[in-house]
Formats: sequence, structure tokens, C-alpha cells
Amino acid sequence: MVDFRFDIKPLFPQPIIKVASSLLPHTFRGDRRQCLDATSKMSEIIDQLGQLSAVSQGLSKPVTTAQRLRMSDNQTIYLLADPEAGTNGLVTGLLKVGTKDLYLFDEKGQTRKMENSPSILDFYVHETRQRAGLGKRLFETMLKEEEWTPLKCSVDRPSEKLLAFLGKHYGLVRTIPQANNFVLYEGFFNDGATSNGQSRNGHESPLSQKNGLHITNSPNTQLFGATYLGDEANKRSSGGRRDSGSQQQSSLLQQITQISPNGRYGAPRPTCSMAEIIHAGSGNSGKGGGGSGAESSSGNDIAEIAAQLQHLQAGDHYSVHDLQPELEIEPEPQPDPEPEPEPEEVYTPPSPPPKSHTPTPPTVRSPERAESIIGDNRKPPAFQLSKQHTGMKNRSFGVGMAVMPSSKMEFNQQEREDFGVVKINRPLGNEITSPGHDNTDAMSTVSSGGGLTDQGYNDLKFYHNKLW
Ligand SMILES: CC(=O)SCCNC(=O)CCNC(=O)[C@H](O)C(C)(C)COP(=O)(O)OP(=O)(O)OC[C@H]1O[C@@H](n2cnc3c(N)ncnc32)[C@H](O)[C@@H]1OP(=O)(O)O
Repeated sequence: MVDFRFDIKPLFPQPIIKVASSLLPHTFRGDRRQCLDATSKMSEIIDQLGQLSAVSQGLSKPVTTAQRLRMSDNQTIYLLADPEAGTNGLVTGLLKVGTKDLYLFDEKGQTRKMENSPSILDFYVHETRQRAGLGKRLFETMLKEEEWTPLKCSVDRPSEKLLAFLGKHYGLVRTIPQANNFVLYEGFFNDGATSNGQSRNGHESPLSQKNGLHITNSPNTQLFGATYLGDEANKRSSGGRRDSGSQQQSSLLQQITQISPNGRYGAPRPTCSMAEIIHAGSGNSGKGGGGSGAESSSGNDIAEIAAQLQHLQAGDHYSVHDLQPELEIEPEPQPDPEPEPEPEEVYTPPSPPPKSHTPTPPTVRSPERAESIIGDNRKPPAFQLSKQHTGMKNRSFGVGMAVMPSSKMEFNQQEREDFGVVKINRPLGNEITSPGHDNTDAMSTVSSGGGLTDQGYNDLKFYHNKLW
């Protein structure tokens, strides 16, 4: 039983009092000294009942403290006492309520923002007095004072006992699932007041449902944009009414807009070089998007790169010839799209070959970029180089492009893996058909200087760092 060292009768002229942020009973009348005394005693009562409630619910710290109540301007605590019991009277129950702005799901799963929604925040009747109707008495007093109805109350993380209490006394059983700790019951959103944006208990903010989009200020909407509810939702919301406005409505449906996310989700994203390659490639080839004509500058870069690579097709250079079909950057469509098994690029870390077998270094190497970024060969590139092109991570541009996975590519790892050594190889089982296309032994093992292998390819070992 909760008794105190002081007499509670002056604080409880009636069995149930309510206390707000002033920490004074609503019935309190007194001078300044009495006011300070009452505040101190009331703080002690609230803290002790709040602690008992927390223990009863198995919480690590109390939901209700005098300090919290003092700091809040929209919370009220109802205290139930038996002033005649014991020497100084007994405090037997506590009910804390308040209003909250909540994002809630309705029965259809749509997000709604409820402002000043009535909430049951803490409820406790001393163990020795439970199941004696005191809880109901306290709750009924609160409903009357606040002019709330049980159905319109959201309940903050209710215990099993409270769920049973609400079920027994108010028939509240069927809940509406929520993403937060609050529990609502079916009917929470029902009534004329809610549907036109106002309710006696709580206030639904003027969230719109325009053009079939459910637009709220909820985190979901801000992150992912408005939810398109479809025409069915519009039919529902219009109640089946079809008048001259329906044409206008259908035209509005066309204007589906998306709320731009803001905050860090709205921040410009770093360009994805792989996406640039893919989109620019399909756009230029005319195979992917139908050639909208709206090309980004990065797309132009890629097209330019493709053009330059084309010029390098001569000779035994493998990358241009092999990469073009993969990247779809050749502007002119192939007359014969027969899916012949082309020499594929297989990159394996090979074992070092004897130097004597090393073919003559090619005189022309694919990427001008390889020359433009290496050592003494540094010179202005023939095209606009972005960070994606020239950054250390992307330095081996040709290799990066070549290893884009495709159905035509497989990785031959039969040979020993030496870190940092790249071999351009054939898929397993493929025979060399033409010396001009033989790249089986086109491997680089030793940097001959300037970051190039003695064949002139980029040596990954040279460029390796931990961040690569
Ligand atoms: C948002 C929150 O505050 S959640 C936390 C709620 N508080 C707690 O769980 C603390 C411990 N419990 C209590 O303090 C009380 O049981 C209260 C406040 C929930 C209800 O107060 P009571 O004075 O017992 O309520 P009252 O006597 O008016 O109603 C009794 C009904 O409450 C429910 N109830 C009360 N105690 C229990 C219990 N131990 N087990 C199951 N149901 C219970 C039952 O429906 C009971 O009806 P029944 O006896 O016919 O089964």
C-alpha cells in the first residue's frame, strides 16, 4: 500500500484529483508557501506511484515522474486515493494521459497523421486493490474530464492487464496493427468527424489524397514519395459519385507527381560510373531506349569514348573488338546479330609466364586514358575526363569495362592466382581460331615501368592500394 510520511488529506479533498504541469492538484487553493509544500509532496506521490507502475509492468525506468510532468504541457495525471485509510491516507492508483501527434495506420493500411490524439500513457492500481473496480472508476473519471471516448484513445504499449481491462469494460478487442507501440481499436478512424478531417478526440491533419496519391508528412512519404492509391481508391473516396467532375478527376489522375524526398535522401547522389556506361551504351546503340535524344553529358562522354575505341579496332587489340558488343556502344547496329560465341574475355590471375613467350608489346593500346594518366605519358586526354574516369579507383578503365559480367563472360581461374596480375583469357574449352584474336597469352606479369606491363597493359599490381 502506498502511504507517505505526510498526511495526504489536504491534497485529496476528493478521492480522485488531477495534476498537470504545475504539480498541484486541480483543487488546490493556498498561498505561496502552501503551494511549494504541496508541489513537493505531490512530486513525491507521483514519483512513487510511477515507480510502482514501472515495477508492475516490468519496465526498467518509470514512464511517469514528477519531473516529466512538469516539463510537459499536454499531460495530466489522475490520482486515486483513499484518504481515510491508514494514518495519513493511501494513494491507490495513477492514470496518466496526454495528447500525441502520431503517424498511424488506418484499417486500410494507409498512413494518417493524427494530431493531438488522446493517449493512455500510464495506468496503475496498487496490487492490493486491483480487480476491485478502482481502475474503472479512475478511467471513467478521466474520460469525463477529458471528454474522450475509449474508442478514440490510443494506448501506449498496453500490458495484458490493460488489454483485458479495455476488453472487459469497453468491448475493445479488435486492434488496428501499428508500426509503433501504440494500440488502436477498430473504429478509431470511423465517424463523420474523422472523415472530414476533424474529430472531437484528436484532429486529423489536412493530409491530402490528390490524384490518387496519399500524401502525408509521414516519414514513409518523405522517404519514398507519395503512395499511389489507384483509381479504386478514388472511387471509394468519391463514394461512387460520378458527375461532370469525373472527367476532371481522370485528367488529374494523369498528373501523378512524386513528392521529392528531402533531407539526406534528397541530396544529390554521386554519379554511378557503371550506370553511366550502361545507360549511355543503350541510349547510343538505339537498342535500349528508343533514342529519346535527351542525352546527359556523361552519356556524351561515353559515346565519345566508344568512338575513340572504334578507331583502335585495327591490330590485335582485344579490348575494343570484344568490348563493343558487351557495352552496346557501337553506334551502328550490327547487321548480323547472330549470337555467335565470340572470343570472350576471361580474367584470371595467371602464373608468371616465361619472358621469352611474351609477345611483342602492342603498339596501340586501347585506352588513351592509360597513357593520359601514367607517368611521363601524362597528357591532356582527348575527351573530358571526370573523376569517375580518372580517379585512382577507376584507373584501369578498360579492365573495369571488360569485366562487366555478361552471359558471354566467364572467369577462367585454372591458373595460379597471383595478386595484381591480370590475364585476358579465353573461356574454358574455346579453341584459338585466329592468331589475330589470340589473347590467351596476353598476360602481364611484370611492370615494365610507368604502371604498364611490358605488353603495355595496365598493371593492377602497380596501381593497387588498400582502397582499390
Ligand atoms: C498504457 C499503460 O499504462 S499499460 C500498463 C497498465 N498497467 C498495468 O499493467 C499495471 C498492473 N495492472 C493494473 O494496475 C490494473 O490491473 C489495471 C490498472 C490494468 C486495471 O485496474 P483494476 O483496478 O484492476 O481494474 P478493474 O478492477 O476496474 O477491472 C478489472 C479488469 O481488469 C482486467 N484485469 C485487472 N487485473 C488483471 C489481471 N491481473 N489479469 C488479467 N486481467 C486483469 C480484467 O479484465 C479485470 O476484469 P476481471 O477481473 O473480470 O477479469
